[in-house]
Amino acid sequence: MLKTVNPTGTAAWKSLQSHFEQMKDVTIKSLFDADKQRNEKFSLTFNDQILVDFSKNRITQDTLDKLQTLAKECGLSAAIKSMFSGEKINRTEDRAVLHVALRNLSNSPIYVDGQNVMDDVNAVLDKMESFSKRVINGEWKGYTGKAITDVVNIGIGGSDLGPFMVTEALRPYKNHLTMHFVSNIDGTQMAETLKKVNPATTLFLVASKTFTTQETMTNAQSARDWLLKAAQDKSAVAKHFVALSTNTKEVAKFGIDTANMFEFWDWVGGRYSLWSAIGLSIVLSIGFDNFKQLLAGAHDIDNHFSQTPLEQNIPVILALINLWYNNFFDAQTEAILPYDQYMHRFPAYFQQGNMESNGKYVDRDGNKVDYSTGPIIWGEPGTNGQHAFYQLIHQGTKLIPCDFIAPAISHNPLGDHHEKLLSNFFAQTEALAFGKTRADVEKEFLAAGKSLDEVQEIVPFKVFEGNKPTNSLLLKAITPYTLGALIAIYEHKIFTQGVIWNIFSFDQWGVELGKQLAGNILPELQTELAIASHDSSTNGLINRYKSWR
Ligand SMILES: O=P(O)(O)OC[C@H]1O[C@H](O)[C@H](O)[C@@H](O)[C@@H]1O
Repeated sequence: MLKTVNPTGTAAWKSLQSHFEQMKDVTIKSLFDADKQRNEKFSLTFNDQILVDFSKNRITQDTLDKLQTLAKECGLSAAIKSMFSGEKINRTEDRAVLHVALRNLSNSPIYVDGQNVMDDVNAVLDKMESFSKRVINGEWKGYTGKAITDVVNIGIGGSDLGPFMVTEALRPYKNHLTMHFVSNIDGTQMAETLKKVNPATTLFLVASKTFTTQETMTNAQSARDWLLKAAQDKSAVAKHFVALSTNTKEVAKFGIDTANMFEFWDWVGGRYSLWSAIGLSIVLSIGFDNFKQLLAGAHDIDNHFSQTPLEQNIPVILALINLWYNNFFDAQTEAILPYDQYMHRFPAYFQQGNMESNGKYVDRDGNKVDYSTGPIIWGEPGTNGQHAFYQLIHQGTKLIPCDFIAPAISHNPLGDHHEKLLSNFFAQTEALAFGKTRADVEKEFLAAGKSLDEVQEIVPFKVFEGNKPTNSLLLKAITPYTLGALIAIYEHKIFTQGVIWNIFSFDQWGVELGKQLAGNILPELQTELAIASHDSSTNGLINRYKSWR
């Protein structure tokens, strides 16, 4: 079981507090000036595929040593063992946390309640492989006898964001099937998707761990009505609907043949489920062999995370560095900035991954914490972000640690686009770290033939303080293998931070209240009566809606 340690009560935390007093005004520039080998000392390479450069941070070796001591005092190594060995570390739901089993390609046994879960994992992988082959090669027919051309994944949260992010990121590997993703309860998304597809050649994947999620069940129902309107025959459902779920009973109740169900288990968290049957849309899009490569990349990171000393451990180091900013510099947010258009949903994916996991103010003893926990995650692909919000990162009043991610090799070597893209990738972290001094600005004006008197007023606006921390993650290329590894790095980073913050990273009680209240309000919207059961704001909004609709 995870031991509970209040991180702020540890000796390491106190030592970090006094260390912070020494570090808070130290500049990244001075750290580089003082040590010509800084880059070698503060970077790690995974499998000759991913370079993680964390040298442009406001840290010294002493900072890392102290952070690693904190991780040790908080029981990180034991917690890693607990997760990997199938202990029920998700205590508030009484569940094991075993996304690592889903990609355990070494097939070593992992037990939950005395049962080796690898048997079930492998059986579902086999089923995904044979089913996807039949759909891709056209053997699987729709109700008119035609092959499938379009796949619509109906799911939300973890049953949407992961598969959507990965199929987009790995588009260069995709086959002829056209993928669609419908998540929102807003009928617009389903209506617009149905305009693009033909009922005779469309396969719907109803992706829901619980199979009770309102959005998904409503969307699935509408899709089924649409199909039946065209097919006029109930037996068409079996040819066009499959379910990805843990809930056999609800799948059967919905009318999907459980032979067409791809199972996963309660020890797979929704936001960690793309490696499970929830990944069927990925398999259909890029083929099973590529999916296996995705699993292989994640599995190799799992081995790295569970076997490498903390000092060389990539997810742990990234976790500790951001914890340093979060808890000592009071940074509120972290930006994830992929310099790769295919990776455009990566920040949104880890918005859920991180914020649903570590956005918690109750510790593992049930007490309210008095320190900051999970950060706000946001980001957009480069260079779009540069022309939108980088102003604030460079010259705003908030400290925003950023992760810059880019592939060395582009899938689309179009002219000099990639050199230009990467020149921005390298330039931004350089600019953020080292800035531009008043002297630099003045020198530029002088070189342009201006007198300093003439430009005095404008100079302060052109100065960049710098000292803005970044990590650079340079991948050789975005492949199924490296993407799998990259996702797993971020997953384990989140886990590491949750252990240190003494919170439960694998439940999500914070999403329940809104659902419950929406359940109360829905019947109120289905009458014409004026509503008076809420506060005056909520009543006012509901009643205005009713008068306008
Ligand atoms: O897969 P489902 O059971 O439909 O759940 C879909 C999503 O909804 C829930 O409210 C949770 O916030 C998410 O963690 C989950 O991924």
